[in-house]
Amino acid sequence: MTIRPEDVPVVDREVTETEVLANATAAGGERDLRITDSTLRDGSHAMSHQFTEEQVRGVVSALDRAGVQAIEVTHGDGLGGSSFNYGFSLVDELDLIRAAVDEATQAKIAVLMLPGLATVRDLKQAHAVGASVARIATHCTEADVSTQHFGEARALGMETVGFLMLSHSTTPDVLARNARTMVDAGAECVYVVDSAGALILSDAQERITAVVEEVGRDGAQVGFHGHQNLSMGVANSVLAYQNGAVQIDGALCALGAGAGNSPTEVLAATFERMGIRTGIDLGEVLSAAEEVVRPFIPRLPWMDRSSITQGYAGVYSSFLLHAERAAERYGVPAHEILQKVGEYGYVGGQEDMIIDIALELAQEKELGDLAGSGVR
Ligand SMILES: CC[C@H](O)CC(=O)C(=O)O
Ligand SMILES: [Mn+2]
Repeated sequence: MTIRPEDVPVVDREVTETEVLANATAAGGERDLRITDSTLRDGSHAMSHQFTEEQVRGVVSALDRAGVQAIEVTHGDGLGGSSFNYGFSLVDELDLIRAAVDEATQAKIAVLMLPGLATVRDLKQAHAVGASVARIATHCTEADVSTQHFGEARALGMETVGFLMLSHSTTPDVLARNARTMVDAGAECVYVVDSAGALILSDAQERITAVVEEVGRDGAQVGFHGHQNLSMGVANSVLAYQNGAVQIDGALCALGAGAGNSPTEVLAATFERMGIRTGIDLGEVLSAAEEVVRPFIPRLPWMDRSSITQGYAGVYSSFLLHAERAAERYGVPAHEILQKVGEYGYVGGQEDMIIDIALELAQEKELGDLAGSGVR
């Protein structure tokens, strides 16, 4: 069955002043909001970076047909992420980006980069094969490391988006200051990124409001990227929009790190129900999720003990599979590792510390077992 926009009853509600402002700044004009799909980037974490070129072509073609206007394709940890520490990609990401560009007829292909992990050279190579949106990510209090990269991306003529990761871990004020740094460096949009899926409603709302107030008056856009660890991705995305965000991320079937991302198809349905235009054909995006992505997912992202712990303890979602592997190897529970990661406050790039924690827990267990057996 194909659901057409005209078949869906629109809920009658008053449009707020913020929404009117947001709509005025939304790129494009015929929609109120741009959804960027990150199945082929954040989903890479959940796929242990094993995307094939055929899968990338299938997903891009389906999203493009559905009217999704920005599609992110990169290793889960961004350009240059394929490595011993983060996990090797099955297929070179430049080949995947090239394939995505080849399939897209209207959608822009976006890439993510973390300065330090990737270099300007990586960005230039991605641009050379057709990527046109540079999403530059830093820890939420360290935006200053991205200034050169925004300049280089603008010089290449790319659209620029800043990504303030682990946004729950700082105050709205500090977040706004870091957004300001990114905009001054050349970011056209700054995202509040709930990497841990730890923001609960008003937490997301306050951060979006602070960033909109800081950078909105310069005409910069604000975005929101949610994770489902506490099941708040979609609700936070709605609140983000209502408070001025005009770019929202999702992933088909929630395919992403931790309990996954806000599902693109649920975002599309929800915003359409609210009468907010995303330019996405609901029937097509539902098919993309159900018929294209679902069949190749080895394990659907889900809110289980480990991923809920990530949301609860404020842990980077992409640590999930690293923690599960360490748990298996050292015989300790993954959720206990993640709880400790939260206590120690590790950030992206500190994946190797997961092993340290697993060893610490294994040692504690061994000492406990010895004490239990009466051996001193
Ligand atoms: C390693 C980058 C990270 O996965 C970016 C992201 O999607 C997030 O912080 O949520
Ligand atoms: Mn993410």
